[in-house]
Amino acid sequence: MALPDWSTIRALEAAPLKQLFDRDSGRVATLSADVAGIHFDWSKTHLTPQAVQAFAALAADMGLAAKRDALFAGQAINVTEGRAAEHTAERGEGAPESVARARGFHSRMRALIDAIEAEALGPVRHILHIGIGGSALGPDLLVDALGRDADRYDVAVVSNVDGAALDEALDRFDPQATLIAVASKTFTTTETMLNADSALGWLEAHGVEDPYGRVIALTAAPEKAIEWGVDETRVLPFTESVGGRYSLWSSIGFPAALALGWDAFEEMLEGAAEMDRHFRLTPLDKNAPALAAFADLYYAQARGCETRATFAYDERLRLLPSYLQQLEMESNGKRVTAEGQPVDWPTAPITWGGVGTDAQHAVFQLLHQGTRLVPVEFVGVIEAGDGQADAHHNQLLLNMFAQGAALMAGKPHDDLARAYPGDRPSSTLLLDTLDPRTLGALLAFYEQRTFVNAVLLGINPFDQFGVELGKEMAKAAAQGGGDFDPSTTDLIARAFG
Ligand SMILES: O=P(O)(O)OC[C@H]1O[C@H](O)[C@H](O)[C@@H](O)[C@@H]1O
Repeated sequence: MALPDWSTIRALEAAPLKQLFDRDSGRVATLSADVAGIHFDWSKTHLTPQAVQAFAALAADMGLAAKRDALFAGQAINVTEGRAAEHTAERGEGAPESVARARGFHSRMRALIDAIEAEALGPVRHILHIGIGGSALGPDLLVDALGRDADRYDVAVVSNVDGAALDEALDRFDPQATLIAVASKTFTTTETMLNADSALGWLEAHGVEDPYGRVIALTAAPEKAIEWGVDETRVLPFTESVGGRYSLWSSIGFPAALALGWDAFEEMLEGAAEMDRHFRLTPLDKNAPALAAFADLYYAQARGCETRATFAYDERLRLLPSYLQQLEMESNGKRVTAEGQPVDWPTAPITWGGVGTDAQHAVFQLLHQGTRLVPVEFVGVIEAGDGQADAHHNQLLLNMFAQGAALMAGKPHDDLARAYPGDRPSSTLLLDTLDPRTLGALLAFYEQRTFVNAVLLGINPFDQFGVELGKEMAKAAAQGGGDFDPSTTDLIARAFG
């Protein structure tokens, strides 16, 4: 398989942003795209039409078109695990048999949601969603972003094995009106199973008759859920070829589908499908996931940037940075190619970020004046979602725009401590409104951007072997074994005697 040749990318002319704007009056139009209610603007990055061309050539060398086809066709592109990555089939874009299977699972989920709404499982006001990683971050984001005005159900997502996380949810929930959704692709994850056991114990301790009757399982391992005690009729399966961090479109999205309503869940799938079609059919120089990945790779490979930051200028999207951390770092934080050869180019940068305007008063100092170059991404929404005076949303958006402008413009000063170097890049994603469709499209955009990055980096974004060793060692320690170094042995002894 071809290895990426970065020489053309690294040799690209690195003209300052201001010069790029002066040279080309059409720059904003050239380096922007509008898809599914989202405006993307990369004009304040150092991408140029020449750079885009160079990346398109690299994409051709790395077989992006064929790999994209293979992704949508349900071929086994997760080569290290010998399986497909079929999250797009969940939203109707994939191999016909996979789409049909996903529809079947969705119908099952819908039927159970109808039954819950009809109180067939007894009165339900609280949903305790227990899962971790991909089985928590996506659903948590969806409910937090779109469920603020939804008064159908009160949802808590508990992931951490720290009992304080479970305490917090249980303290405010009524055991007689709580439904527990245990979300785990494998149904073996230690944290999730311990939290699920404790939550069941809580139901029991509060006199709930038939606690297992209040449990729904969301999993790709239905037999394990049944073995654990969930009745088959309340197991909502999804397919093994949907990866954990790509699974919010499957039954893992259950709390969102329940809290927001089925129509909203379907609109979210449709928004994602719209982005998928855009990704599949649009030439690379107008293709949003591809252009975003080109900018990512330019900064990582040609400018030595080790991190990339996303700031959501919308409180409803405050969980977006954590969701992106798993999506991008677990997918592309790899050190070998898909064929297992060591790479000698940097792979995924560190994804970090926060919420605007808060972050301006905390971390933006480094972005404006630090020695490290950090490509920044701003995400904002034109239509306000709050109940306060317009001044709030206006301030929010104007601050976002001002930060992007300031990073680029800089400001000279005789006193260097007060000078801003400028020429610092940012991209902006501006949603018309935040609704299920635009959020679905936004998340699919991030998935596909991660995929393009992976293909051009020559790596497999769909495995995550790197998370296993720590789990194994924790398990060994819990069993009183494990061959630990002196420091770790000392720490274990201090904590457990
Ligand atoms: O859904 P589960 O099987 O419980 O897995 C939950 C999470 O744990 C693993 O360690 C992986 O790092 C994640 O990719 C996964 O989403």
